[in-house]
Amino acid sequence: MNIGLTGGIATGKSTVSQMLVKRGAILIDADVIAREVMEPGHPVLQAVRERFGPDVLHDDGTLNRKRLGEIVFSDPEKLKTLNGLTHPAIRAEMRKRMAAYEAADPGRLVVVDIPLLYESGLETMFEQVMVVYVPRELQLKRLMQRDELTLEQAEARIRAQMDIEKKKERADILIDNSLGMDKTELQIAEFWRNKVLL
Ligand SMILES: CC(C)(COP(=O)(O)OP(=O)(O)OC[C@H]1O[C@@H](n2cnc3c(N)ncnc32)[C@H](O)[C@@H]1O)[C@@H](O)C(=O)NCCC(=O)NCCS
Ligand SMILES: Nc1ncnc2c1ncn2[C@@H]1O[C@H](COP(=O)(O)OP(=O)(O)OP(=O)(O)O)[C@@H](O)[C@H]1O
Repeated sequence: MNIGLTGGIATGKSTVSQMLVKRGAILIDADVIAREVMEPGHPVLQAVRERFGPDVLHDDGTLNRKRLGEIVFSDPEKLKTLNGLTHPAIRAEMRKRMAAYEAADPGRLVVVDIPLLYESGLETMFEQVMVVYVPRELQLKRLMQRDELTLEQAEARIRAQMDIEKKKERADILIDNSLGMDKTELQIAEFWRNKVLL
């Protein structure tokens, strides 16, 4: 049994995924895999260095995430290039882990957290897609606060993704995370009660 979990940047995917894990789901997080393929020695990091230049690495050979983020989130063409280098490896690893977990314990819910699920057309990989939604203004506020970004930087990151309202329309399961955590917890509890019907 599996679901894809998505939303916009800072709408609360990690918050919701932790609530599901607490109830017994297994989590695969695309952001974590994205970090793994950017570790020194991985061919993806090598390709990123070749394409974007040695300036995107620190002296010790690790990725300078801040610098690369500044480059790609202010230039859609460069972001596309980066996605072309990273996404195939991230997707392959995700598929591998999903298959392994589902084979090991078919009754257990596997949750795959992918910020760019709809942008990458990955809906068909999942039985259902859960969208964690907050209105854009609140998304902007939470993003600026959490990552200490300026208004301009935060808006650029939000613009790099599909409009959250569009994701809301496409959702099979919608979680509104705009109120307190307790209200979100109630929605997750209800989903968990009904999930046998998936
Ligand atoms: C550009 C990088 C180095 C910036 O690192 P930084 O530490 O500032 O951000 P972090 O990785 O924590 O991502 C934070 C959020 O940004 C958004 N985001 C990240 N990459 C992308 C992207 N390619 N397109 C749109 N949004 C993105 C996601 O919502 C993500 O949850 C990093 O995001 C990266 O390596 N991105 C490419 C890999 C990728 O596409 N990851 C997205 C998940 S598959
Ligand atoms: N219901 C809520 N009420 C208030 N703050 C919240 C709520 N849910 C999440 N937050 C806060 O909003 C911020 C974004 O949440 P979270 O990190 O879970 O988002 P995310 O979608 O996983 O982000 P990313 O796309 O960057 O991975 C965090 O600082 C979190 O503590």
